Amino acid sequence: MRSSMWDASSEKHENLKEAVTIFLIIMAAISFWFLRTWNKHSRNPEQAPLPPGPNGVPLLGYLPFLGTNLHHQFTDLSRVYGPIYKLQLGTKLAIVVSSPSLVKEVVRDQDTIFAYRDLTVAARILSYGGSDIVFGTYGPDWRRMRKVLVSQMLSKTNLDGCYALRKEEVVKSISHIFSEKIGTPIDLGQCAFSTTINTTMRMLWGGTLQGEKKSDAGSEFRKVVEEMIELLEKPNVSDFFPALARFDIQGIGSQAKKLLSVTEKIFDSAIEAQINKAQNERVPQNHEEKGFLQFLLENNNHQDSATTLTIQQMKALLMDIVVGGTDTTAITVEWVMSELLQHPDEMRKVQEELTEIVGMDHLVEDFHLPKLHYLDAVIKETSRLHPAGSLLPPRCPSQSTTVGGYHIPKGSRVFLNVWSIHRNPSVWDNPLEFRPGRFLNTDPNNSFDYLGNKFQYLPFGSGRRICAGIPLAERMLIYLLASFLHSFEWRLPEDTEVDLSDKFGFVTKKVTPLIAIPTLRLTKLELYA
Ligand code: HEM
Repeated sequence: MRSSMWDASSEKHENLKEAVTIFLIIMAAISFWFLRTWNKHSRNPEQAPLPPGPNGVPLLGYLPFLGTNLHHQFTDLSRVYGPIYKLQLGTKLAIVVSSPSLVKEVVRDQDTIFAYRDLTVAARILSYGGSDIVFGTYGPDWRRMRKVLVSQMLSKTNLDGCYALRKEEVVKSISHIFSEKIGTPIDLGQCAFSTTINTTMRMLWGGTLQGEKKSDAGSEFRKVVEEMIELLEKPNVSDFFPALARFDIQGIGSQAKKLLSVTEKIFDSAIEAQINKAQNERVPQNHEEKGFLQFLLENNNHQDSATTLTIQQMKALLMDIVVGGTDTTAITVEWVMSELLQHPDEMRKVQEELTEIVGMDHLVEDFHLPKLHYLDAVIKETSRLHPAGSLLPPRCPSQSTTVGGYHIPKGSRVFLNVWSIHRNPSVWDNPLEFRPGRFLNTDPNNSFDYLGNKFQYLPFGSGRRICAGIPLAERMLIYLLASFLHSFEWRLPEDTEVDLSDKFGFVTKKVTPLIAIPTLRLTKLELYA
């Protein structure tokens, strides 16, 4: 009885909450509509027109028509409205750009204006209020953090130095597959993700976190990272109607805070452990044992204001490396393996190259990697067809400007549709075919790299906000793939096919996880132990 009364009153409470929410959305939308109409009338007649775009419904704009696979839908819309168009999404004006020449206008010609991000509620919380690199405001703090990451932590010397840590984790994964998974179907994306996150954790904490503590942190982090990425992908009413953000209608803000508190504990205990270690024991001076965190803490002791970070900034930076670097790498590995299983001839060519360069009685080592040209071309071709960031994290102009002759208002959310450019037949020959040969470097002056200088190929973005982790991502991708492909033969389970369909998200994933069966490839069994 008590319970049914409680249920009834809780139901009424829910109904009331829903009614208030709808009322608030309508009020916010009416105010916005009013302001927009007023703005339209007061616009300078000499100002360039806004880009074309589909009509939406009053108040909500195009929101009710948005599907889940935004990169596909945005590509279809560009066939109707052209390479730059607008969409009204609640109170937000979105601009979608999908041609190399217009992308160049954004990320090269007007790079400073577009060097800002448009933060969602979840992103703001998970980035410590935008104190990181990915979501941080373009300015001195962002510049200092990028400098520490790019030119110091990810310098060639540092990356060469911590190769031993990467190797230990990759060899551990190979041994694990050898001892437990031979001949059985495994989820290759999960396998790539575990190896990537364990390797990343190892590089962050160095050789100092041992035994149980280390593996606990790894698996705890894996769960949290997955949940964080899911949250960053969820459409949130508060982002389309910022006036409603304080009500946190879908609870996304509070979930983000909960997840942040879990990572806080992990970071705090790792920082404490490093500081204690530095006080009580010999601190490793060689790169092989030294993790990025120790590097950051030591860096701060040098009192060089050009590279000193606050503890909050350090945590935000660690978060960027864990969240921005692991899923992207693991998913790219999964896509490459999917394409190779779909194209056995290409798989054969990659494995022949591995046999020639590495040989059958060694495991892959760092020094082999620059010689694996065919595998490099396969990774590049896969990143063309399946870029991890299909629309890139949206940019946000700091002032009103003009792109392609159209007015782009300050504060709009600008999507660069890399997925569509990478598949455009007027840009690429037979773009839907998987042809790694197009990336084989025959003319060194005209080859493709990841640096975003050719605007038809942008898997790591371009301009000031280009991926800051490219040196590590490049090494991890080729090392993981070369190791998996050199140590094992891979086949699909009976009566299954590779599904290459994708779904939009913070990172563009496969709809169906890749399941494959490994068998031994090397005859010297001691190599797997
Ligand atoms: C295959 C792996 C990776 C892919 C495909 C990838 C892709 C991207 C893309 C597309 C962007 C947005 C660029 C833009 O807006 O123009 C980005 C940004 C970023 N990535 Fe990566 N990334 C990868 C690995 C990593 C790793 C390993 C790290 C860290 C060690 C990292 C750190 C970052 C950071 C900090 C940013 C923000 C840059 C800024 O806004 O200034 N990424 N990444």
